[in-house]
Amino acid sequence: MLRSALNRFQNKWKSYRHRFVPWVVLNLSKNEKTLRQVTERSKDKLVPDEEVSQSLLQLFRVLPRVHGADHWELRAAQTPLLRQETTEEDQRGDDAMLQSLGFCIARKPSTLPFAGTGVFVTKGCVPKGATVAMYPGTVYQAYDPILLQSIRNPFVFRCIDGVLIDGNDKGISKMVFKSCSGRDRMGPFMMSDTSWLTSSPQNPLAVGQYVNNCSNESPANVCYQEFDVPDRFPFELWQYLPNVNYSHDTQRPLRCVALVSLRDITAGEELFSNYYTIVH
Ligand SMILES: C[S@@+](CC[C@H](N)C(=O)[O-])C[C@H]1O[C@@H](n2cnc3c(N)ncnc32)[C@H](O)[C@@H]1O
Repeated sequence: MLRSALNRFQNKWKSYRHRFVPWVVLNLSKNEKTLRQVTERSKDKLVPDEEVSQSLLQLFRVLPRVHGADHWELRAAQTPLLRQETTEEDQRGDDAMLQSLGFCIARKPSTLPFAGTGVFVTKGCVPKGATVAMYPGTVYQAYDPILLQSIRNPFVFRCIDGVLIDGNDKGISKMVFKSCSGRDRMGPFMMSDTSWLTSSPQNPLAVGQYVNNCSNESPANVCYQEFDVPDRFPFELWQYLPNVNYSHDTQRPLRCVALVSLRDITAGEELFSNYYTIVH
């Protein structure tokens, strides 16, 4: 009897894909109602990839153009007086998001006790099935070495197929992202956006790494959806993608992760995801 109970537990455990490693041990009271259930090949995406792609294109086409991410980082590091201008640029990013997607999101202290920063809808309304945010960071294939960067790092996101995305905007993770992004530059063209590492991301969706886990009182209103950037994605808009491959010679398309709304979400609400997914 003990054996069959153990077997049952083992099977259930194997079907969980934890998104963030520390939560496997520390938070076993998952909100079952909003657990995402997928097949290994992730065929049952909440929305088709094409819709995610279209939303990103809609936003990227109206984002204010800047000359390289270095410019953006310089702005973010400026003195408070000069930061006034950055605020105006932030405002333009907000306007672009509101105009193209119909809502704005921003980071603010979470409504949950001891949960640090969270992400909120600050203006407009998010309809069900919309791309609400992106999970930025360095993309590691299952065979890439990530040990050093993952130690005590709560921002390492695990995709369904074992690909990892390090969305930490500090320390060694930040250095790795900047170095990979500089490496993959095509002449004057950036192939990724490093401004998510600052407090004023050029692509305002790139704050998904700050979305907190749901609780029984606050069920998930967004879920993660893997999105591989298609070859036909316009070359000049890659500069807004907040992801870069760790390995220069990765043969697969660039992996991004979108956060997609599970229901309509109104201004003032905090975004919550479920840090677990069941894979059948
Ligand atoms: C991916 S980060 C999310 C951003 C984080 N809130 C921050 O300010 O850095 C994951 C970490 O957020 C915290 N967190 C997420 N959901 C939480 C919750 N429901 N309650 C308490 N802490 C939470 C935990 O410390 C977790 O390791």
